[in-house]
Amino acid sequence: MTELPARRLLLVHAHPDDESINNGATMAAYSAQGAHVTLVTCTLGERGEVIPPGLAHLSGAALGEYRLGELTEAMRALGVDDFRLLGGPGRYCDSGMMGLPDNDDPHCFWQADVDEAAGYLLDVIREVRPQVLVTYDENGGYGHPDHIQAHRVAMRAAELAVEAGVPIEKVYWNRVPRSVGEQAFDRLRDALPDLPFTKTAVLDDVPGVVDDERITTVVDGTAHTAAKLAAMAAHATQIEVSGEYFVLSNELAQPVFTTEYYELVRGERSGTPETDLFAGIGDPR
Ligand SMILES: CC(=O)N[C@H]1[C@@H](O[C@@H]2[C@H](O)[C@H](O)[C@@H](O)[C@H](O)[C@H]2O)O[C@H](CO)[C@@H](O)[C@@H]1O
Ligand SMILES: [Zn+2]
Repeated sequence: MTELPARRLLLVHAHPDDESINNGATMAAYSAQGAHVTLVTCTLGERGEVIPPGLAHLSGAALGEYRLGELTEAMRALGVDDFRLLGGPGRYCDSGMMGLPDNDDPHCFWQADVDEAAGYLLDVIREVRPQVLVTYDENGGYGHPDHIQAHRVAMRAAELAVEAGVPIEKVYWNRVPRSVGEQAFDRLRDALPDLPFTKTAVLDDVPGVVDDERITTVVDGTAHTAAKLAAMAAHATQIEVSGEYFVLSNELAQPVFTTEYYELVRGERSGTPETDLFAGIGDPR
């Protein structure tokens, strides 16, 4: 087996598109620096809405298959070649938005046994031995069942990794500092007349918004803006991009963040703020 690069980052996401929205610039930056970036996606988003009218016929497994193709294209844009589905293709399906009958589908991720799903993730951790793990907060960023479950599975796998002797040194949650979000939405409202969008979301629609004090780490990915925008645009069933703004199928415009923010929740902080997810990690072998 070829030896992996010294620095190894693992990201756990719920659906194809979350990785590009939350961490596209970070993933592109670390890939470009020669770190090994591994993405684990927990479902194929089979219950998503579809934006382009020409693709509106896609649903269920066919939509899932199509979104896997979008994910592949997005990873090409970010320079990431290690991306996997938790438990293998089709193991868990999209659970739908919170409160829908879809949540009761026995095959959906929301119904997964957390320890079993964490075991699948531990298999990846044993193989890759990441020093850094990125996932969502306990609310999944915005309360979607698959996002909440991705958090639970990732955090459980991090616990199991300690017991298995392959501990992950640093665990981060995706965040957006409130002041940065407010300024970005001010710019969006000024730009809206020149965009193909008519309405904006509100800041609290953005996953992971917290008071600035909770931000521990700031990754400046602005050099990778084009890659992040291309990756988001690759998820065309879910995202429409215009300039540095985007809408999901709800047609509510949001800003694209190319400086990406994190809260360190496990491990030693090394800097105020840290500017590198691997800050303070010794010889990474
Ligand atoms: C970004 C994200 O997590 N998207 C999920 C989400 O999709 C949203 C959902 O369809 C909602 O009803 C729309 O208003 C919103 O615009 C969508 O982004 O939930 C989907 C179903 O679980 C999921 O497939 C999609 O990836
Ligand atoms: Zn999602």
